[in-house]
Amino acid sequence: MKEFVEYPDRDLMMLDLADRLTGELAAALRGNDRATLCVPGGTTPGPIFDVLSEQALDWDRVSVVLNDERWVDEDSPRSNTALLRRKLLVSKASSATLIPLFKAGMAAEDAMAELSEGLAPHLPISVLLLGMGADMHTASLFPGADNLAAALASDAPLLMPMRAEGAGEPRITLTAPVLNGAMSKHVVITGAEKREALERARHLPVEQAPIRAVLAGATVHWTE
Ligand SMILES: O=C1O[C@H](COP(=O)(O)O)[C@@H](O)[C@H](O)[C@H]1O
Repeated sequence: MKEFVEYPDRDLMMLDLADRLTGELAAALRGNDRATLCVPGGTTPGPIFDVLSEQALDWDRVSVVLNDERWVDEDSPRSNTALLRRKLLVSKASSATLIPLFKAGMAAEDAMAELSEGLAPHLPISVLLLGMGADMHTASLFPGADNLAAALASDAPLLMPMRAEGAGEPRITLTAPVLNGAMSKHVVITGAEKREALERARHLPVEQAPIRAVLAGATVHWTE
C-alpha cells in the first residue's frame, strides 16, 4: 500500500476523496483527449458520487466504468449501474460516457465478448476508486469465487464472469491486471470491521483475501 489516510469523519473523507479524484481526472485530461474513471458500487461510494457529480470538469471527455456489476436488471436495488445513473451521472457529470458492464436478457458468460469490446478503447484506467467488503473482496474478486484464479492471473482477459457463495447473484468484474493498470489507485473503506479485515488481509494469501491483489501502490482512505 502507498499510503493509509485516516479521516475524523465520513463527511470529511467523502469531500477530500472527491476532491482528489477530481484533481487527478483534471490532470489526466490535461495530457490526453479523454480520461477513464473506474468506480465501485455497493453502499459506500454514494456520498462521494454526490460530491463528484457537482465538480467542474470536462465531463464530456470522461468515460465512467464500474469496477464490477451484479448481474441484475437496472430496476433492481442491487444494480450498481442504477446507482451510477442516480448518483454520479447527474448534474455536471451527466455528460460523462457510461461504459456498460451489463446486457439485459443475456447470461453474463455470453455477454463477455461484447462488453470487453466496449471497454477496451477506454483503457487504461486513469483514476481508480475501489471499495472492499468485510470478507476482503474488492470489485467482484471474491474469496472462493469460481473464476478467481483466472481473474488474478497476469494474462487475464479484461473482464471475467464470477460466481461466489458470498456474492448473492452472478457477477462480472474487471480483472486484476486491468485494475492494476490504473494510473492512480484508491481504496475507500469505512468502519472498524473493514479496517481489521484489511489488516488481516495483509497476512493472508490472495486467494483468501483478494483485496491484496490491488493494494500495491494504492492509497487507502478510512474513517469510522
Ligand atoms: O458487492 C460489492 O461490494 C463491494 C463493497 O461494497 P460495500 O457495500 O461494502 O461498500 C463494492 O466495492 C463492489 O463494487 C460491489 O459490487
